[in-house]
Amino acid sequence: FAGDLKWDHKDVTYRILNYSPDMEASLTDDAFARAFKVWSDVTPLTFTRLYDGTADIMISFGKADHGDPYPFDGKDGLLAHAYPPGEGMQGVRYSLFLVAAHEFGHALGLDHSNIKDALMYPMYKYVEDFSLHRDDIEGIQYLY
Ligand SMILES: O=C(O)[C@@H](Cc1c[nH]c2ccccc12)NS(=O)(=O)c1ccc(-c2ccc(I)cc2)cc1
Ligand SMILES: [Zn+2]
Repeated sequence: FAGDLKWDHKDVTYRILNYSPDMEASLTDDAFARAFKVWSDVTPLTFTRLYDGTADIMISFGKADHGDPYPFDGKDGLLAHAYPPGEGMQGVRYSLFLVAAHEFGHALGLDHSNIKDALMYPMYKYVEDFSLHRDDIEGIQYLY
C-alpha cells in the first residue's frame, strides 16, 4: 500500500469470527497461529487472540459477495486463480497457512512484492517447507 499504513502499536489482537465448513476448527486455529508467527518471528510484533469484542484483525471466511466491495470470485471463493499453461491443475494444493500468512502481511501494511519467491508475491504458489524471503523480511522490518 502507498505510504506507511501500519499499526501504531506492537501488541496486535485478532479474532476469528467464523470457520469454513471444509476444515476442522482446530486446524484453522493452528494455521492462523502459525501464519502470525511468521511475522512475529521477524518483528517486535505480538499477536493475541480475542474471543469477543473488536480486535485489530477480524478474520472471517466469506463467499462470493461478503459485504465489502471485493467479492471473491475463485472456485473456492478465497483466491482468484489462473493456472499456468499446461493440462489440468498441475497438482495445485492450497495451504490455508500460506494464504493466511500472505493476507496477514497485507493486514500489517505490506503490498505485493515483484519477487517470485516472496510470500507477498501476488500469485499463490504452494511450497512444502516455507520460509520468508529476504524481501518479505526487509519489507516488514521497514515498517516495524
Ligand atoms: O492479493 C490478495 O491478498 C487478494 C486481494 C488483492 C488483490 N490485489 C491486491 C493488491 C494489494 C493488496 C491486496 C490485493 N487477491 S487474491 O487473488 O485473493 C490472492 C490472495 C492470496 C494470494 C497469495 C497467497 C499465498 C502466496 I505464497 C502468495 C499469494 C494471491 C492472491
Ligand atoms: Zn496479496
